Amino acid sequence: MLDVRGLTKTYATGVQAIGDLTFSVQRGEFVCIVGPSGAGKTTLLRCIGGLLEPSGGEVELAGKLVTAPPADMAVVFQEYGRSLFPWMTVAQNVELPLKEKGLDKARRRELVQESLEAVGLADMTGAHPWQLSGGMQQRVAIARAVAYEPTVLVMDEPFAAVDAQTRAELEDLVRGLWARLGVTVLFVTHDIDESVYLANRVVVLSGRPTEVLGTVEVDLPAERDQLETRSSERFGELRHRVYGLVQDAKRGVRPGDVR
Ligand SMILES: Nc1ncnc2c1ncn2[C@@H]1O[C@H](COP(=O)(O)OP(=O)(O)OP(=O)(O)O)[C@@H](O)[C@H]1O
Repeated sequence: MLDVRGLTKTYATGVQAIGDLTFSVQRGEFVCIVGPSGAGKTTLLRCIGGLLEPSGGEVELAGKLVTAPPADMAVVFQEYGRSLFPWMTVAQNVELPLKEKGLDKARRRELVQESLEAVGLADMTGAHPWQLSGGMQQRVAIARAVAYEPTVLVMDEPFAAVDAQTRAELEDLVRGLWARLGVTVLFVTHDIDESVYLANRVVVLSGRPTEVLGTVEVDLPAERDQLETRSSERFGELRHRVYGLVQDAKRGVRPGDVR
């Protein structure tokens, strides 16, 4: 579904953010990307989202080269406060990209209703974003992405700014939506536990210039539970492996180095 091949990105300032990055995401997979701060994760997502031109290599989505924001991709950013239009209601915010997509009014209404129900905000359609808590605003951003019916959902640290309880709820919400809709998810996070809890596969990035340092297959049961899953022995083992790789990345270990 998503192929990143030999991607490199050097900014005009001379900072080489992405070294030589290659990985694929299969249709319907839930892949988490973790890596040290400043590794180039946001740069990578901008290249994948067609918002930034790579210096070398390519990104392919469903067999098509990405050169501009792809129509079948939706992105949810960390900063929900800045991603919603304050003068529009919740329903209008969710509806906006559907208008851009050219859907008729009846279908737009249906999708807005369904997606807001799915995130538990069906009774907030007429509210404005500033009347909602941070977690609720992020739910609106998720509803907007889901209503768009993307084939790939890209999320850049979407829960970094919400409290722990809300974060756990949103994690379950996103996993539930993924399971139900069969969408392909690429999710960037700083949080090692979150990456193991959510993903089928965790890709650990090296420090700058970023390359793939290692991949951990998450063979936990599909049905996950905040208490049961996180306290299972296997969760602990997987967490340990991802943690080890992230520590290596921080110490400057490169993909070719022997651990
Ligand atoms: N527009 C830009 N111009 C020049 N350098 C940039 C630009 N954007 C990012 N960088 C640099 O590229 C490197 C990678 O930044 P990026 O934001 O992609 O990392 P990140 O892994 O997302 O970081 P974090 O985990 O802290 O959010 C950093 O050294 C950053 O300073």
